[in-house]
Amino acid sequence: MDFSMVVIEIALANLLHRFDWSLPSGITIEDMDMIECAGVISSRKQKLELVPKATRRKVISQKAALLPSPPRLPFIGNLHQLGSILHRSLYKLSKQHGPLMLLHLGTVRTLVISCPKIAEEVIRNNDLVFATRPKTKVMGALSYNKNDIAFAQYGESWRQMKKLARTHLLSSQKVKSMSFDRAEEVSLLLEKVADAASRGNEVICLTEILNSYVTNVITREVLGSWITKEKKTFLSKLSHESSPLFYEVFFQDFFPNLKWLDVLRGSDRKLKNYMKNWDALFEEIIKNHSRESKEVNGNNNTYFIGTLLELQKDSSLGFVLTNDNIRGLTLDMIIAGIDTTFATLDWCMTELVRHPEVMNKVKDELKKVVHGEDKISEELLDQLSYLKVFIKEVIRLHPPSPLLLPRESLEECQIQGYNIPKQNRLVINAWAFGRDKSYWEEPEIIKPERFFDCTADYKGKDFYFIPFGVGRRICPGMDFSMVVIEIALANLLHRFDWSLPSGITIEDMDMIECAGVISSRKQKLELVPKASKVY
Ligand code: HEM
Repeated sequence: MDFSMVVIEIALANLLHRFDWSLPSGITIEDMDMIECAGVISSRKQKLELVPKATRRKVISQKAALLPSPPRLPFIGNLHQLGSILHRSLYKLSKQHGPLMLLHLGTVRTLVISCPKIAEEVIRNNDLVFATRPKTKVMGALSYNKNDIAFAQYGESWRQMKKLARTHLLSSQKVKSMSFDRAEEVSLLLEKVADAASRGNEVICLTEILNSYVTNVITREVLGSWITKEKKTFLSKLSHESSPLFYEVFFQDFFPNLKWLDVLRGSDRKLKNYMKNWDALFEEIIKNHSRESKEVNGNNNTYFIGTLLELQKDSSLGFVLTNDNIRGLTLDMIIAGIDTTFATLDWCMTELVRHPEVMNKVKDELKKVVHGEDKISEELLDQLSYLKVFIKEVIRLHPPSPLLLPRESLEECQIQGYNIPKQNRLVINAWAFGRDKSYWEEPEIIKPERFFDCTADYKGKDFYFIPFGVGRRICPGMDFSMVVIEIALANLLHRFDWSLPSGITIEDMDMIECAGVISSRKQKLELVPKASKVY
């Protein structure tokens, strides 16, 4: 009933809004036969022939009505113009409609920014106005009902959680304190590769090995070392499933009247089952953690979950840290941490293989810094300036979260002189910024040296380079992910020479991304490692 009413209402409203209607000349109302067809469905027998004439529309003086926007269809708006790789289709649309563009996604007004200058204006003048996240079905579930950081709406709880994460979980001191765990995981990674290298000319799926390294490091730092291999595999699978989940169409988000279709199509059930898996996992994690704290060393608070459970008992915290806060924060660290960090490492190794001259420069730098050690420690990372600019160059061209995370206006505001109403979504295409010719010379080319000539950093001050976001909502996990990436890359390049399997050339490497909020490379990276001479 509701569905058919919406279909009828939206069609009628638009047909009458856009056109004036009259009968063909010579035909009068009396000529209209009102008899029905025979059959169970009683439609009118005589076909309706009419003459449409475009209605003269009122010129609206407010600039808001003139925001550039691609033509849209009734009911679905611009939804049909979005391809599976969203940042690419938005980039293409922006080339036709401009760097500030309004899309209608069903009933949802969405502003898309594709140039750094406008992003700077928004963040400098209206960061607070756009500090909230939209209340979508998936974000609501993942946030444990607004109890996390990444998906929660702006407010006191979000502020407390973000401050807590910055001070207790992701501070540089905390990141440093976990170097031992990372060193162990890097050793395991190197052993795996060395094993294959010792067999000579063996092709390995580096994508899978990197994925398992990042999953192991992050789950270990977040949950502790008790977590079994099977649990890690399950956790990694759940984490990967979260990215395409954002692309699952929930009618409720775009057509609130059609919420019931989510139940009918099974999307509601799918999301509930997905969250049930996390719930069960968290129950076990918390149980195991308390047991391990008692049994092993009584001091298991280094890991995030331990720190959070300790803070929960701390009366001086100034607020109550609920179980849902702990679940929400832990889930954030896992799903915001694993896929982004893994995607970056995978892109880095891919670009190194595509650019042997860059790979040689990284290796040369390593030779200068390392003196006979067969493993690189974190203390040496500060001396690897070329490796660092290379990673920057890779995240410029392949930002793992190309559209950042969506935001929404808390109140009316103005952007570029246009009036933007409350509850207007905002999407920032950081992927487009990294390709903007006004900021980057030959943007499609990998040239790490460009970062020696400019001071651009990803900490949120340079709007043309914001792979970690900007403003209040900037990623708090930057330092954490960078050290995980740098230490793995430095060691993989120090210990091994890398080549493509025989018969495969650089031209065979497909650089297209997977669909989803995290943009990892779709094709798996298969390489042949060979032990290199250690200097
Ligand atoms: C290469 C790795 C990473 C990249 C490129 C990345 C990128 C991003 C981006 C683009 C955002 C959204 C910012 C915005 O809306 O303006 C974000 C948010 C966030 N990231 Fe990361 N991230 C990475 C690693 C991590 C790690 C390792 C963690 C934690 C362990 C983490 C935790 C978070 C959290 C909690 C938020 C939500 C912040 C908020 O809404 O206030 N990220 N990240």
